[in-house]
Amino acid sequence: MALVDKWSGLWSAVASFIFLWSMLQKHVPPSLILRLATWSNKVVTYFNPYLQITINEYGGAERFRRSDFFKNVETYLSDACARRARKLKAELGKDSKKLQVAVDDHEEVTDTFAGVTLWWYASKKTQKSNVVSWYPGEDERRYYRVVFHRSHRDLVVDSYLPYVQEEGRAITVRNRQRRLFTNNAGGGGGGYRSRAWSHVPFEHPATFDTLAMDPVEKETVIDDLSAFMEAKEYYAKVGKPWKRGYLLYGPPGTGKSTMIAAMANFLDYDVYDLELTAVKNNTELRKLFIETTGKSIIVIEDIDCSVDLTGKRKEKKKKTEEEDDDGPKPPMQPPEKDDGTKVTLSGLLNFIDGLWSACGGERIIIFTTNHKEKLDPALIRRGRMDKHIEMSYCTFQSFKVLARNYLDIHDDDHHLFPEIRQLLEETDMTPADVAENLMPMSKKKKKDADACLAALVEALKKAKEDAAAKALADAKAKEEEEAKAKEKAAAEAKKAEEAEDKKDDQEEKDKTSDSKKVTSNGDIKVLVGDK
Ligand SMILES: Nc1ncnc2c1ncn2[C@@H]1O[C@H](COP(=O)(O)OP(=O)(O)OP(=O)(O)O)[C@@H](O)[C@H]1O
Ligand SMILES: [Mg+2]
Repeated sequence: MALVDKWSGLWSAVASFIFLWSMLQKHVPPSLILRLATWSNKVVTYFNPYLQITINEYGGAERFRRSDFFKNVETYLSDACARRARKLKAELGKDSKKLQVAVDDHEEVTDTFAGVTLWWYASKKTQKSNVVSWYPGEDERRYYRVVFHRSHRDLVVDSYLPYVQEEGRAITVRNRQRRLFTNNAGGGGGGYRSRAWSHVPFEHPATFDTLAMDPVEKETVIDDLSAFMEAKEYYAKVGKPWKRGYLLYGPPGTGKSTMIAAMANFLDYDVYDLELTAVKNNTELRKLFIETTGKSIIVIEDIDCSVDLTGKRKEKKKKTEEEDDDGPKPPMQPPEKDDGTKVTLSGLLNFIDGLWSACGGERIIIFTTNHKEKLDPALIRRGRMDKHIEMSYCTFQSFKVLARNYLDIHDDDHHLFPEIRQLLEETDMTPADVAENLMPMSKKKKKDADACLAALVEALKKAKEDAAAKALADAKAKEEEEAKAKEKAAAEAKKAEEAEDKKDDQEEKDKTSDSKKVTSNGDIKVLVGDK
């Protein structure tokens, strides 16, 4: 690096001069030589108008972990300045989708910020350690050094370095491989370094383009998500934690899970799939929430099957004989009491609210259910679940999206479309079932498309017939039930009448027997009234 070389060259020239001079003047005492060297250093520093800041790879609070600042500087320089460097190195990052090209050691790159030029320099120093390392290069500590004019000190410290940090972080997020997390049974408790979540790469292909739903509703969801993403300042201004809750409800196979994947792909967020039945208690739940990171979607699927509305967890384990319906039952728990062994509804509510208040960074939480009506209103009230989205049976609009995805049909004038529209209006079929019928079985697309649509028409007709037959059977069953109920009511009424008659007869008999008293001499005396 030109500047550093220039000043360090000058310093070493002065130092060499003093050294030579002291060698020549052997009688000069060492203390004086040391003092002269210090002075010369001070003189050089005084006249040197440049300052430098070093960012070490290891150090700071966590000595055995690579510094986040170092990683962000590295990423920033790779992205912003590497093109100007002549010596580069390429490596495949651990969680990265693409090759990372970084500035090589001992290479200088320049950067400009607010019209000011800065020089970056990458290098490494070797640790002097008595411990023999097992890993090659482990005793080498790399660092980045930025050199700038001292008049720009405040600009660099207060604005430039925070900017580098932010940019580096943003680039890392853009380049990272997104992940799908699932909670480990037992909260990963136990061994040291055990994690509450384990993860795999998130590679679901669903997008809003491929999601079949009402186009207006879809647009509303996309707008809502975009507004949320850009609303950092707004949330801060109104004093609300930067979070949003969605409730997705509808019958099985209508695309709730697909919608979550589309949302994650749209937002570029990680997904935390929380299996509530594997969580032991409220404390473990809190730990799980705290270990989630920003820019993430936390999903609890089938929320109605996970938490009882009384606040009690549904038992997953098999009931024993004694616990069966006819057998003795365990004493009832007070609904909202946290006895430390269960996740309760109030625990869930508290930790959701607590999480939002405590953790920074945007987060989305999504509940899915097949039965919205079964959920406690407290769980889905606005503020917790801000937006309720119904995923419905396949409409003609949704079908067109599926036809485009599966069969590459982009126009609406296929001769089977009117019939399909009519049938979809008359019968309920989930997008999952429609999609199943649209899977082409060969590569001859055109011919297959016709065959698939014809198969769909048949399936819809069958579904319609089945539904009609079911409705008929239901109606018949209802009629029979009503007739039975009527019969039962009539029989009960008859029974009651007979009982009434019997009672009257008995009363009559009693009256007659009361009015006849046998006298002491054997005569029967008839008594009228009380007298
Ligand atoms: N709206 C949709 N758009 C596109 N594909 C869909 C849609 N709904 C369902 N599918 C297809 O059907 C499959 C099952 O759908 P998905 O798992 O999203 O349903 P779900 O509503 O989550 O069901 P469940 O309530 O049983 O969890 C998906 O893999 C997808 O291929
Ligand atoms: Mg699902």
